[in-house]
Amino acid sequence: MEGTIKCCANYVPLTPITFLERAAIVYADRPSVVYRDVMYTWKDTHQRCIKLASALAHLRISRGDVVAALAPNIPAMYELHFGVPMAGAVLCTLNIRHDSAMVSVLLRHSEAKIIFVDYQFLHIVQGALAILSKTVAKLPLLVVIPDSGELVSIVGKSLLTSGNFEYESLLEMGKLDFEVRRPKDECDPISLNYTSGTTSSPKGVIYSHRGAYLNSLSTIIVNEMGSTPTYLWCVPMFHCNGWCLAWGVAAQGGTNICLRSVTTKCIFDNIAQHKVTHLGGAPTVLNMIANSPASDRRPLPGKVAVMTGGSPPPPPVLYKMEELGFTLIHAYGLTETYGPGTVCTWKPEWDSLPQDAQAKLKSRQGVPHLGLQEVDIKDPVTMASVPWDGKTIGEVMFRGNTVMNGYLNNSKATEEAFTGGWFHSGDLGVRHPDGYIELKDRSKDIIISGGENISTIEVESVIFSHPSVLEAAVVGRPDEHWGETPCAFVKLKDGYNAISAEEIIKYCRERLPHYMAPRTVVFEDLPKTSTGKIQKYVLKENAKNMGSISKKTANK
Ligand SMILES: Nc1ncnc2c1ncn2[C@@H]1O[C@H](COP(=O)(O)OP(=O)(O)OP(=O)(O)O)[C@@H](O)[C@H]1O
Repeated sequence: MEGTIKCCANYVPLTPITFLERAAIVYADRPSVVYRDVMYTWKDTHQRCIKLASALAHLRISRGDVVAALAPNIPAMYELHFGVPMAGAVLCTLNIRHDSAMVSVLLRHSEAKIIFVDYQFLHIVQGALAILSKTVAKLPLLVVIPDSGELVSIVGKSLLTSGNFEYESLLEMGKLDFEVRRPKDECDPISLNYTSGTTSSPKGVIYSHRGAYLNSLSTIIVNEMGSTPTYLWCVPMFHCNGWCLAWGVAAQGGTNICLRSVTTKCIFDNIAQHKVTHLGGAPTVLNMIANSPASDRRPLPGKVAVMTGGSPPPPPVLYKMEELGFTLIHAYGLTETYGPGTVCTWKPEWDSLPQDAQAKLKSRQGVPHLGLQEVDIKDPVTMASVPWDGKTIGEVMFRGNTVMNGYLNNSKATEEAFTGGWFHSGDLGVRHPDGYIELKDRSKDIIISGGENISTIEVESVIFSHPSVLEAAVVGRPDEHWGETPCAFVKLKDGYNAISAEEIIKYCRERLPHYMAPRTVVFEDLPKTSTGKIQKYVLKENAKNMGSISKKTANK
């Protein structure tokens, strides 16, 4: 159309850096970050991040360089989310449950120039650097983050005199007049997030400034965050940049309550002490809260919105959380979609339904949030959309502005993931007549028994509804006759040890078609990833080692 121009007056690359700059003006004296007896204001946080960016530039960090971090949810981890991009660099947050071998692999793959490490994880990074030194000529520089001023007594003088740094001293080197290196193009990378490694080795997912900006704003809306929320950090910031809220809380001038580790006592104590309005957590965290001892609990000071996602939330857990007074928001996504990509948008007319029906509706994965263009359930071969009948299973696919740039140094995997112009999630689901999607399984986890597909999520949610069950996971056990049969791994609540496998099987057969009910039930602790996902590949291996059931018993 004649008269349209694109120039810097009407087109500026989107970046979450803007959120911090605005917060420093609008919310200058309000608390930004609180951790134990440390409290910063938004003015402080802005200045500290500028100094961090300046110090990184002084250390010759250039645009596009990767800066890694291995730390729990502490103030420095929050500051790195802004300081690193303000230096034009790319933040790569690593999972604190990784061992030295995995950290060395990820440091090599990401080619990180610096690694910031919390003092508690220093031995992991030192081990990783020792491994790396065998194959890499130039090791990343080490910046140690202490929890108190007494760093030297913790890490020893020699470490700090050998070219490494301590976080606060590094900040002191920074200059407040540093010119922030904003992205030249909004698609420039802002962060590098490795996937959880639930189904395969972690892949390096590249986020852009634009995607991070859009997903942060969408996540604020999804969380129903008004101005100046108080956010309790239970979601690891290393996981999808805390579902993009590491940036998002700044946009609303909120207060970040940092936690080194998550226990139910500290969740309830912090909610009461800081009048927390929002928090997030994987279903495992919700399950911990729902089953917490009465001695840990404190009355909620007001409305507390909890966003959950990361794995399927069983309806009984959602139900219990709401009974405790929390307001639940269910989101779904992958590392590749900046964390939350869809949300089970709640409709007021559902408020009058019975509680268990509400929990069932809420356990659906829902519809795209406002930053994402589309989510669909498709046949991965023909790419045709499945009918909206709540029954036909297809693969969940995404497209839009909050889908990753690609996988680092893995163009083959990127091309495969984007086949046909959609991002293929590897998750299987159905679309209900109202347009909401519901996950049935990961394609690698679905059980095929006698030619019938069995959704492990459906079976798990029935087992979960048994009053004695604390956690449950269902996998396929190889079977000579049926191909596979469902095998449940169950952790019972304290005091319910008398429950037998037969009782769980009978309970499922009364509520599910018989072919879906588990044929085997094993009682044990369930192995989990650091993001709270059950490591089904470990359970599958256990089930495989049990051998076929059909040899041993008569067929159904
Ligand atoms: N609300 C949800 N309901 C059900 N499943 C969910 C939900 N949110 C996330 N998930 C599961 O988590 C997956 C995304 O997890 P993430 O990106 O952290 O890494 P991962 O897929 O577990 O690891 P890897 O790709 O390395 O195996 C989704 O594909 C889906 O299977």
